[in-house]
Amino acid sequence: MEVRARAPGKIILAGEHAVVHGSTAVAASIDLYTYVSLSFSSDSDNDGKLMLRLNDMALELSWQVGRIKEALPDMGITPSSPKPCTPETIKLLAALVEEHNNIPEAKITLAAGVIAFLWLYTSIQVVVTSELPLGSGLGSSAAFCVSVSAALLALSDSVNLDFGHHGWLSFGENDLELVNKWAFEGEKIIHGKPSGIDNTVSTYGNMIKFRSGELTRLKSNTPLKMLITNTKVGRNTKALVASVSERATRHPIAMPAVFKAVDSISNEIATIIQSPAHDDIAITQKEDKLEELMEMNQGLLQCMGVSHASIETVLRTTLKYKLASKLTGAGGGGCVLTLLPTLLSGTVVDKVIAELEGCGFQCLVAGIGGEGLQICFNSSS
Ligand SMILES: Nc1ncnc2c1ncn2[C@@H]1O[C@H](COP(=O)(O)OP(=O)(O)OP(=O)(O)O)[C@@H](O)[C@H]1O
Ligand SMILES: C[C@@](O)(CCO)CC(=O)[O-]
Ligand SMILES: [Mg+2]
Repeated sequence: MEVRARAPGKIILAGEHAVVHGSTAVAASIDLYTYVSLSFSSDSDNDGKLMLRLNDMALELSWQVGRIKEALPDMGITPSSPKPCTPETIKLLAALVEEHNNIPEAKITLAAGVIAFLWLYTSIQVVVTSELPLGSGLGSSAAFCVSVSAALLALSDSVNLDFGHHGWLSFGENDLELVNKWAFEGEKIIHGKPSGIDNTVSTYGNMIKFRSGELTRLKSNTPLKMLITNTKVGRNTKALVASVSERATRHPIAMPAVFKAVDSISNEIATIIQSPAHDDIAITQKEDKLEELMEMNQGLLQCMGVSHASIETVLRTTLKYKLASKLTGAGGGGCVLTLLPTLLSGTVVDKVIAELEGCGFQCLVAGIGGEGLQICFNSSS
C-alpha cells in the first residue's frame, strides 16, 4: 500500500524566538508543502532494507533493517504515546547515519533531519519531496516532521482514517493531536529547543496564536497578502535559538523585557487580525497598524541579535516603497515578510519584486492560512 502525506510550511507574523521563552506568537500556514510517500512492503524481515530518498537533496540513503534493530535497543515505544528521543538514542542514531551513508560535507546539516526521520521510522520505503526552501525560515523542518509522522501513523493502527477515501483527506482532532506530538519530538532533534509553534501551524493550518504549547485558532476577517523574500542566505534554526538563549542568560533583566514587549505585539496583532473591517478605510487602518507592529517586532528581533545584512537590505529596499517588513522564522538570513496592502497597485508590487530580485533575492506571494496536514491513499492527488 502507498500512503502520501502533505504538510504546509508557515510564516510567523510576530513572536519568533520570544515564543521559545514563553511569549505569544502569531503564525499562519502557507500553500507550499512537503510531501512524503511511504510504500509499505510486507517483507519487513531482517534482510529487508529501509530506503529514504530525499528528492530535493538528490540523496538516497539506506539501511539494513536488521542492522537498525541490532543498533537500537527495544525502547518499548508505542505509536499512540509520543516520547522524546533520549540523548543516548540520538547518539546511536547519529552513529547509524555516519556508519552507512556518506552524506556530503555540503549537506551535513541534513544529518539532523535524517536522525529525526529514523526516530519517526517504522516502515520500509520513504520518498520526500518539498516545495519549501530548506533552512530558510518557512518551517521546512516542521513540515518534514509532520508529514513523516502522519504517513507513518497512517500505516500503524493508531489513527482513524477512511482508507477507501479518494483524494486528500484531513485528520480528525485526536489524530491531529497525536501527529503534532510526534512531530514535536522530531522538531526537538532538529531545533534543540523548539517552542512547538512550527509543527502546530503545519499540522492544524489556518492562522494561530501560540503561547507555551497552547494554540488558539484565529478567524481572520480580511485576507492578508504577504510578499516573501528569500535572501538565500543559509542559516540553522538550532544555532540561532541557542544564541538567543545565551544572550538571555547574559542579560537576565533586559531580555525578559524584550520578550514581554514581543508578547504584547503578538497579542495586538491577533486582535487586529480578528477585528471586523467593512470598508476600504477600515481595512487601511488595520493594515497601517499591522505594518507598525511588524516594524516594532523587527526592531526587537534586532535586539535579540538574529537579523542579518541581507535582511537589512530587504528592509531598506521595501521601505523605499513605504512597505513594512520583518524577518520570519529564525532569521540570520532566510526569509523576510512584507505586508502588501489591499489597495497597493500591482505596478508597485512588480517594481519592488524587480528591485529585490535585482539584489539576487527570490520573491514569492504565497497563499496564507490554508489547510494543514492532509493524507492521501492513492497515488494521484
Ligand atoms: N524535505 C526535506 N528533506 C530532508 N530534510 C529536511 C527537509 N526539510 C527539512 N529538513 C531538515 O530540516 C533542516 C532545516 O531546518 P531548520 O529548522 O534549520 O530550517 P527551517 O525549518 O526551514 O526554518 P525555520 O525553523 O526558521 O522555520 C534541514 O537541514 C534538514 O535537516
Ligand atoms: C525561532 C523560532 O521561534 C521559530 C522558527 O520558525 C523557533 C521555535 O519557536 O521553535
Ligand atoms: Mg525549522
